[in-house]
Parts: sequence; structure tokens; C-alpha cells
Amino acid sequence: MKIALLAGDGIGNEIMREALRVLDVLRSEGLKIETQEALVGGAAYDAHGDPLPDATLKLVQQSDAILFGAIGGPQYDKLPRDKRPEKAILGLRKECDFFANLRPANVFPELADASTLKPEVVSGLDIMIVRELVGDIYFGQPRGITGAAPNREGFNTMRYTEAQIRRILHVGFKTAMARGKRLCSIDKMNVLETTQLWRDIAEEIAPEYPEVQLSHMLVDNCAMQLVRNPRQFDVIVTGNMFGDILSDEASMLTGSIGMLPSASLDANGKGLYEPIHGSAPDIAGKGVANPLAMILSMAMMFRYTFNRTDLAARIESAVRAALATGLRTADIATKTTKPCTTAEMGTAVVKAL
Ligand SMILES: NC(=O)C1=CN([C@@H]2O[C@H](COP(=O)(O)OP(=O)(O)OC[C@H]3O[C@@H](n4cnc5c(N)ncnc54)[C@H](O)[C@@H]3O)[C@@H](O)[C@H]2O)C=CC1
Ligand SMILES: CC(C)CC(=O)C(=O)O
Ligand SMILES: [Mg+2]
Repeated sequence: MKIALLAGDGIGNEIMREALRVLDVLRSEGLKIETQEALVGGAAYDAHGDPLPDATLKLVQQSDAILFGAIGGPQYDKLPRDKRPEKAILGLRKECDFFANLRPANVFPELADASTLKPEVVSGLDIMIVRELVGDIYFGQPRGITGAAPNREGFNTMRYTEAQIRRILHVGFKTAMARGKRLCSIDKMNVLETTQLWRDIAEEIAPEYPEVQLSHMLVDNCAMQLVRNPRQFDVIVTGNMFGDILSDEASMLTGSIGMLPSASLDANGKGLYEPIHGSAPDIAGKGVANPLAMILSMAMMFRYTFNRTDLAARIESAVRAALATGLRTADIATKTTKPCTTAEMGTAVVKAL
């Protein structure tokens, strides 16, 4: 097992440190894992003038899996777009064709009181969001800002090829087959052509999966249904931008964005594993970030790239055991609990493991 470690910026380093302590426990039991660190994002720009240096990309290409912290920060927001930290994560996804992004929103029983919704609405929640990750308006050309003030114009292009839509829908159907056999495809076909095509193809593919109950929902309604009655969903499949937004929303059902891990997979099971959140500049450097999304992303790595569901399940159980002790970082703390630090949460997971 060869893993690239890209901690990135902001809280990326703080949460990666705790994930590596968990990895060290497994190593001490004899698990053979080769790890190598590399700079990415703002840290790489500061050191080399490039958010995704060739050496980092090469390491990623030679690794079986990537553990990724987070990138970004306000100090980089005025740089040309190809120098910004975000270029690194978008570039990695595109270069490695990590097109299938799995974002599970589960409410752990130990955390049902931390959700923004009442426990009776969220308890037992178990949604898998399947997000397409290398197409859509984030990558479509042309794009730009033209003209001069006060007549400037900004434009982006929302594009999807049939092949891109087909392969992610197949991931959605297969994911549903392995779970509750209900797939809700999210689009905006009443307004957008890419998503009309999306819906047409979903209907075409559906007969290949007769056991899966396919439904469609417009994205604005989905945003509302997620907070009205989230347990109606089993698997959600959607495009890059809608999936980005809906998964941040879904994270709050679980208690915090600091709880949501993700896997970004290519067609062969190689993957990049990262929390769905960003670099959290408002809390970076304070040692208070929740490391659980990062640790749970490592669990996903063992499940999806290394077929070690045993290790994935052990890490997930250790996270639940840590939460069961009552320990809470500030983002999931209740009024009566004193928030713990990032390191204290990491220690609790290590002890439980
Ligand atoms: N894949 C990546 O590396 C991503 C990077 N970003 C970048 O991150 C930077 C900050 O973006 P924001 O919009 O502020 O989103 P963010 O996800 O970094 O933070 C949003 C809010 O959630 C909180 N939060 C996030 N992770 C947390 C954790 N583990 N524990 C406790 N609280 C946590 C933050 O403190 C903040 O209040 C931007 O430069 C953005 O481009 C954003 C999303 C994904
Ligand atoms: C940093 C962005 C490019 C991506 C993002 O917000 C995400 O993938 O969740
Ligand atoms: Mg996002």
C-alpha cells in the first residue's frame, strides 16, 4: 500500500496529524504502508510558485491512494486562477480522472443531539451522495471575465458529455444496488440543457437495473427536502456543482461539516480521500478543528482502494467509541459539554482503536 500524504493548508495539517496517529496504530500491528508527503495548494505555491508542482503530481500518480487534507485561504484569493490553491485539487481530480465522488452522510447515534435538526427527524440517517467530479460548470470552457467596468461580463460554461453522465449514473445505480435500492437523481431539467440530458440518460439506463427504484428531483426541491425529511433519501446522484452544495448542506444533518468524509475514485479503484470541508481559515492554527472527517476519510480509503473493510470498520467503530465518551470538538459540542481540542479527539480515537 503506497499512500501520498497531501496535508495542504489551514486546518489540513492539524487534521492530517491526527489521521496519521491512527495509521501509526495500524502500523504498530504490522500493517505494511508506505507513506510519502508532498506540498499542495497554498503551501506549494508559497514554496515553489505552483499549487500543484510536478513532483506532487508525480507522487500522486505513483501512489495507490492519496490522503488529502484541505487547501485554500483568503491570502490566495486574488492570485491568477492557475496559481490559486483550488487549482491543485481541481487539477488532481482531472489529471487522475477521479470522477466518482462518494460523500456519505450518516448520523451516528452518539451524535444525534448535535444535528441542526431534531433527533426524531435525523436519527438513523444514512444517505450516500454520489457526485460527478470532473465535469460540469467547474471545468467547462469557455470561461472568463471580459470587457471594462462598468460593462464587464463574467461567464462560465456548464457542459457534460454523454459518456461523463453515463459513467457516474452507473456508479449511482451500482451504489443503490449495494444499499437500499433507491436512487434519486438530482437535476434542474426545467431550466438547464446539461441536466435535461442527464435525466434522459438516467431513464435510458434504468432498465439495466430493474431492482433499483429510480426517482428524479429538481435541485431546489432537494435542498428543501434534505432539511424537511432527509430520511426519504437512500442514494443521491448528481452533477459536480449541485453535489458540492447539497453535500455541505447534508453534512449539517450529521452534526457538522467536520464529520463528513469522502472518496474520489477513478475507474480502477484508485482514490483520493479527503474531508468534504475546506481549510477553515477562521479556526486554522487554533487546534480546535474536528479531525473525524479526515479520520473517516482514511477509513474509506481502506474500504474502497485496499478492500480492507475490516480496518475501515475498526476505524469507524473507534470514532463512534470516542464520541460515546462524550468528547466533542467545538463544532459538535452541546451547550453542556466543554469543547475538546483536535489532538484530544485524535487521542480518544487512538485509544479506542
Ligand atoms: N477540497 C478542499 O480542499 C476544499 C477547499 N476549500 C477552500 O477552503 C477555503 C475556506 O472555505 P470556506 O468556504 O470557509 O469553507 P470551509 O469548509 O473551510 O469552512 C466552512 C465553515 O466550517 C467550519 N469547518 C470546516 N471544517 C471544519 C472542521 N473540521 N472542524 C470544525 N469546523 C470546521 C469552518 O470553521 C467554517 O466556519 C477556501 O479557500 C475554499 O476554496 C473549500 C472546500 C473544499
Ligand atoms: C475547493 C473546491 C474546488 C471544491 C469543493 O468545494 C469541494 O469539492 O467540496
Ligand atoms: Mg465543497
